[in-house]
Amino acid sequence: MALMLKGARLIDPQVGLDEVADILIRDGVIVEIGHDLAMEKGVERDLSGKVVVPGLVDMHVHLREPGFEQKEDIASGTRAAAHGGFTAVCAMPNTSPVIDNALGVEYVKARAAAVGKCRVIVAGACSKGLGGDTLADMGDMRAHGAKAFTDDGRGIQDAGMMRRVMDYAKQFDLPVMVHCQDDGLVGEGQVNEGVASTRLGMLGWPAEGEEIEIARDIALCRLTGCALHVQHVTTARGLDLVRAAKAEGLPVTCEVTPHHMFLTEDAIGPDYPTALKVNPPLRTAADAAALIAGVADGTVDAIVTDHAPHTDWEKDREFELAPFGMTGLETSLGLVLTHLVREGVIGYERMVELMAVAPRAILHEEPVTLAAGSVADLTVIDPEAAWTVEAGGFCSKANNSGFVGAELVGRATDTYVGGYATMEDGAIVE
Ligand SMILES: NC(=O)N[C@@H](CC(=O)O)C(=O)O
Ligand SMILES: [Zn+2]
Ligand SMILES: [Zn+2]
Repeated sequence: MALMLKGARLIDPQVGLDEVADILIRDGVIVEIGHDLAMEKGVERDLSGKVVVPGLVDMHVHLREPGFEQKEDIASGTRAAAHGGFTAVCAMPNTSPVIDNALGVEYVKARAAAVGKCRVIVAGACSKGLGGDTLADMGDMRAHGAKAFTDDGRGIQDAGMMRRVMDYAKQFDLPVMVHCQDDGLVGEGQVNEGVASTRLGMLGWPAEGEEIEIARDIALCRLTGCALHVQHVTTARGLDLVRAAKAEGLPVTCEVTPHHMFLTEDAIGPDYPTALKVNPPLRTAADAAALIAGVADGTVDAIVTDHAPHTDWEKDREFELAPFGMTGLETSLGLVLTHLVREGVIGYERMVELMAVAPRAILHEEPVTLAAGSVADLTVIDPEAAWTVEAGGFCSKANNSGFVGAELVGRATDTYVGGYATMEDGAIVE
């Protein structure tokens, strides 16, 4: 089947492309990019006024299946991903059971193949049951297609254990992705320690609880040579540690989330909004500004959502009892376009690097380029679409977004995975 996408502005820094042109796709592969292309027969779509980029990848997503399908499942989570403009996500292993063996990896792959609306890249756990003490079946999981290892949701407390995880992952040439949290410092911390914890009268989650593990894991990266990816960096000093590690030439990468860039601890008011309870917590305005600066200067490799869906009834509780996490798949691109691209903090090229190129590179996925021969995973963006984030407007099962009510400009309208539309004109293709 042939598909022609006509007249969009095509942007791909990997091939130095930024111009209005047509894309001809056949059998899921881009066969030609050029001007006034014609085809014998097939489907033609007029995309004038739109922007087309290599398909976006969110490398930090909780799809919750198996085990927590009341929050989300692979069908709803991948629909949310497509709706948000993503053609692939990396699924975190903190499900029930934990994805810590080959069977779990195969389960997620099989469900994604059966009901998924985007590609699902599987991350396996580092430790059995996320217990932090016994290695998971890392080699077996790699043999079955796991692309990274992480105990996301928890920090690995023991440095010797972390070293063994990295020694193993290094042998398999896969990255270890770390959720940096020192339990002794963080304990039952609810919000950023400092002004917020004092004002709200809640236990603090100190910046140092994150930074100490970032520093430790960078040291272990130096010791083992294993690729280290620091998940959801939230503090200025944490990002400085990554900056220094990169300057030293260590194989360290990192990610930030829209909520840690565009929300701060100041947003948590006396009504104790549980949607804003996230791990790590929302930090200070200075921290958020440092993350944005890191996005602009290249220190940050990837923007991810850490999409962490929960049910209404789980979140409609006292702040201390509500679970950590907010959704993100359906607001991420709009937030980045509104607050970073339109504001001139970054250009589209950098956005593509952060949301498509780097995530694939870190996970050793084949690059997707706007060039003949590349697989046709594409995201189509309407840069002028003005919209308001509404709780009822999500494909996700969950409503725990911290951005409900936000007025945004720009969103994805269409997504193609292997040349097939997964979303067209804003509606999921069933
Ligand atoms: N980020 C969160 O607040 N929650 C995540 C776990 C995690 O990413 O650490 C979850 O699984 O709910
Ligand atoms: Zn985490
Ligand atoms: Zn997470």
